[in-house]
Amino acid sequence: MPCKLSVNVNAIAYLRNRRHVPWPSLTDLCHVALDNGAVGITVHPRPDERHIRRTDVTDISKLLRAEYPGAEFNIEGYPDERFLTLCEAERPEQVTLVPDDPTQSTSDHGWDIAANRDRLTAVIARLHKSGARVALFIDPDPAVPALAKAVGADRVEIYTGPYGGAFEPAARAREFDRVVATGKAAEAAGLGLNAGHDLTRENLPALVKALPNLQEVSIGHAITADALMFGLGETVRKFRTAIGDL
Ligand SMILES: CC(=O)[C@@H](O)[C@H](O)COP(=O)(O)O
Ligand SMILES: NCC(=O)COP(=O)(O)O
Repeated sequence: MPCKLSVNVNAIAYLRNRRHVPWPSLTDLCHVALDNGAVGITVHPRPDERHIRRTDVTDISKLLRAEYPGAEFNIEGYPDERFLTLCEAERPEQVTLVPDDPTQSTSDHGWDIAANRDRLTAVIARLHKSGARVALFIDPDPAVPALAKAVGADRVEIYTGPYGGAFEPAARAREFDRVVATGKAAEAAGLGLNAGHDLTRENLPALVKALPNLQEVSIGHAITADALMFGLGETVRKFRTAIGDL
């Protein structure tokens, strides 16, 4: 199975929220992404609703159910009670749990699973009851997938920020090796594999080649940047080419 692309629309919501107007329309742009072969849509609602609003989650969920029954809705976030009840109401195919503090500007680390073992075990069991597949956002560290398996996760999403942000060749190679070793450890632990954060058309092909078990990448920032140049439809096709899905 080739790796699949989930389009994260956080950055589009940021742009819309600059004004009290409803454009750019998230649902219209979700249509464009899905019509151009994205496997699904990712949102990361944060407590301050700085980009994705709870109403966006409902609107996108309705769109997917009504018009794209095979598509995957992936909701990312910190599992507080509000987040969990939102997921239970919208029933996404996948929930990605991220250890964010509300004051963080963006996600910058994965779970300390040992320190959160009981809580993660309970939250994952609860989300499974609502029918969601659960992925844990983890640091690129090959010791972590076995811990994720032990708390009941179905997949891990490797945090690729350090790889995406490494431009000096030796640093890039070191971060690449950590991601690949972690992806292999996920396979050995019997877990599915996702990756995300600062992935681009430039840094994706090597990763996809080294990790044949990589099932999904969720990408927002670079897709939004490229969409300003090429339009969203063409950009989605370019990213699908970069991951070998087109
Ligand atoms: C979980 C993750 O990797 C993030 O990339 C996140 O979805 C991005 O969040 P922001 O769009 O708020 O920076
Ligand atoms: N899970 C990562 C994600 O959804 C998007 O991250 P980015 O491409 O905006 O850095």
